[in-house]
Amino acid sequence: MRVALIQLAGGSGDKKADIALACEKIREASAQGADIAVLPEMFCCPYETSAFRSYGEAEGGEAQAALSSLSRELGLYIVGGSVPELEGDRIYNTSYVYGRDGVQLARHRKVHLFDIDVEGGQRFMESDTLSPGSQITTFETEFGTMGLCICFDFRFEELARLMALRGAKVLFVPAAFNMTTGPAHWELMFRQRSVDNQCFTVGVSPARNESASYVAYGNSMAVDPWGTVLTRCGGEPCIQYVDLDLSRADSVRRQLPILSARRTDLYEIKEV
Ligand SMILES: NC(=O)CC(=O)C(=O)O
Repeated sequence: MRVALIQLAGGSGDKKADIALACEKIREASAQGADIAVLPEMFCCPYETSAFRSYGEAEGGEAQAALSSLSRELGLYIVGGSVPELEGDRIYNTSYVYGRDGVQLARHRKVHLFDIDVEGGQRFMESDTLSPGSQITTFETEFGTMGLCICFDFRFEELARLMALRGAKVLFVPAAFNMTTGPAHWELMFRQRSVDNQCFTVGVSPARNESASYVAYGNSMAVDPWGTVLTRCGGEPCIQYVDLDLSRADSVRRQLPILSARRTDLYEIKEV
């Protein structure tokens, strides 16, 4: 299963241009044999709370229509980063996934809103304009079950564990860490979730743009179930390809039985 991590220089302020750029890069990934192309969080919207409504779209909107028709044309899966989704008065940070036939396979609304205020560092309040989702998201492919969450969601280990317990062997995370939290936690978090859940993790960020109001860390990466970093971008726009053999998750789980050795008579994580 070949995955393309598309670290875009998006969020230019021109939504149409950002969508066109994403489509151009997905075509490039398809030509390189990608089965699944993954875009960053808010790939066609500046990552600013004040921008979310004006760049937002309802179900079936412009960005979704473009990705859906491209996945059908190219016959590949697209994990469509995220876009501001408008529903009534509400705005969600939503990731859509399309199958090889262009049909929407999954919709994940970011469950944990990114509200942080780090002394001397990053402040951001998604809850100023966004509403949280309330679903845990997994989806089926011919390769097996996949998990999906967005950026800050991935800091919550229970969510990752629940996706793994549903059978996910790859967790896809469109994301946009920043220059405060990225150097401190990004790699650590992807390796940690991979080791804990003995699965692959794939995080895709926007490229770093020093003149943006929110400077994304970049460093899109894929990690294997042993915690090894398989591929990693820098700060620049780029596409990295990684070939994942999902039987590696079974093999690691057999050799080091973490998931199966849980003492569910003593403790349990379960969906409510
Ligand atoms: N942008 C996010 O949702 C999360 C993030 O940047 C962080 O957790 O750090």
